[in-house]
Amino acid sequence: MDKDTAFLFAGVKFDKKRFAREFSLFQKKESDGDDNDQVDDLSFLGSSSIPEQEQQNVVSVSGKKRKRKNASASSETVEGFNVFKSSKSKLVESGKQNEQEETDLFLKQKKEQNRQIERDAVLRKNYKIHVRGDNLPSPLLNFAELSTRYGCEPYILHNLRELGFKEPTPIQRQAIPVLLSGRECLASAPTGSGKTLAFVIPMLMKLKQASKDGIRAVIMCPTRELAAQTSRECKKMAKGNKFRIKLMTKELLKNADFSRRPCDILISTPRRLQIAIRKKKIDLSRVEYLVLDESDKLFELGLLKQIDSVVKACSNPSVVRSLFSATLPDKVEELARTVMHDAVRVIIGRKNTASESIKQKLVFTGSEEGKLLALRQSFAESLNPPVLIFVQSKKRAEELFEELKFDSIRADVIHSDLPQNQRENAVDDFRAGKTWVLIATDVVARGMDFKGVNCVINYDFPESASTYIHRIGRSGRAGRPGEAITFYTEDDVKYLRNIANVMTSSGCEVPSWIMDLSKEKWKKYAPKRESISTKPKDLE
Ligand SMILES: Nc1ncnc2c1ncn2[C@@H]1O[C@H](COP(=O)(O)OP(=O)(O)OP(=O)(O)O)[C@@H](O)[C@H]1O
Repeated sequence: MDKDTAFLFAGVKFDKKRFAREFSLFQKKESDGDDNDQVDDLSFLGSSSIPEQEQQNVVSVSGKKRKRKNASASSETVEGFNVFKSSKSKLVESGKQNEQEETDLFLKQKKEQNRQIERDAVLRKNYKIHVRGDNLPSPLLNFAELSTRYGCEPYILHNLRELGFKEPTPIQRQAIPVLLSGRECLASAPTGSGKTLAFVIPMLMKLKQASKDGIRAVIMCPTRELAAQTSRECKKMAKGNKFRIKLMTKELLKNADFSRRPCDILISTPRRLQIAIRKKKIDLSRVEYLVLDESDKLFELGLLKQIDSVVKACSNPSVVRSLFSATLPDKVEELARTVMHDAVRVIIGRKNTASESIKQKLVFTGSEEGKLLALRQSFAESLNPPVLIFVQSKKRAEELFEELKFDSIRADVIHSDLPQNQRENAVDDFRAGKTWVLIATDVVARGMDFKGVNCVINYDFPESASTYIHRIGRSGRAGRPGEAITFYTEDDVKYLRNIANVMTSSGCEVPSWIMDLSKEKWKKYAPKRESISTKPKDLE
């Protein structure tokens, strides 16, 4: 009996005397041996090292074999017609031959399937791909398999070549086949590891061609900056196809009549999408593909209602939904599973850790004043632009900007109170290298792909471990080296251990006294801090 279900039968006892007749029949049936079939079929596995879900694939194959056996048993009931004896024996001969051929073919297929399972396991091990789910598709060996296995249009491979992407990243190797097989997916991989293309490529392949059927794919991002960046990445990958890819801007939201404006793929923040749904400006009932990028952020309390209304509006029963993030708390996973159907879970490396290509450092500055001194000293001695500096509030971002403005450092500032065009310019100038130092709030902590950021400075201690992981993940992207420096004061010491844990799990060394500190429960930490400004108060 199956070990997992054995408990269901615990305590059940048959009255063998009372049911002697039935019991003897039951015993006879048992000794007929048909049930051993499944066990025999599994015996070829030999080793218990093959993962559980992969064994399940094999069990379904053995199920087929059993059907075949039953079929041949029933054909034997024609025996006894002597008149046809000679032709019958020929028939039996050829029948036996067919049966043998079928068995050989079956064994060959089974062997090949088993080899594939072994190859998949090796590939997953090499790329630290951890999967959970039934009937999992094999990871990609290379991008060429998009064509050989899935028949993708040539423009996709052409665009990948143009972008200089030779090999799929680990998350792309596994998440792309999962989504192409029509399965929902919960995916987590380190910052800067190519998650965007892991959901964009299968989306383009699934939609195939532009159509006038209305919106067929929606990507939700927590910030406007990230939505704009994702829309650009989509367009780059879709070059050569006529997809209409739209970013939900303020203007579009105001004027849009999507029934007249053809749109295949819509990228938006949840808030704008929710407004458009409420005002009946869009119809999402034909959406086949829904992505929640930075999903743990989207599942935070403030955004949950907006997400809920979008998920409900995507009412097509065959919609494929996926969640992507570098951090995936257990609670978010649990919540997501309540709405997703049979989702496959794909985790690269260890869950909730920082990218291993970032050198992380903690610097004690004593007080708030000490931070400014430490920053100026770093600029004078070693800091190599571009540098991204995170502070905990809009006010502090402006204060630090005022301080650095006079230091002949090409600095700029970004936060959510600035007008949209100023936010866009700040991002563009930083990307183009016109600005060396960008001072920011957490509005650009997630998802933003500033390729060459050499160093991230946490001027103010982050509010949570996941914020830390996302902030420092703005450097060290796509395998490049990066650096992260976190300033801390006396006040922050109580939460130091939480950061130290992230550091050690991504391979950085931490002084032992920090590891001896107790771990504090930590959420939304943003203490009141002394002003950064050094200007005398009466001059402000
Ligand atoms: N197969 C690939 N080979 C090389 N570079 C790639 C590949 N796929 C994506 N990239 C590049 O890697 C960088 C990071 O990708 P992306 O922004 O998708 O990361 P991410 O995993 O979403 O990060 P984050 O968690 O910070 O949002 C981008 O510059 C992207 O162009």
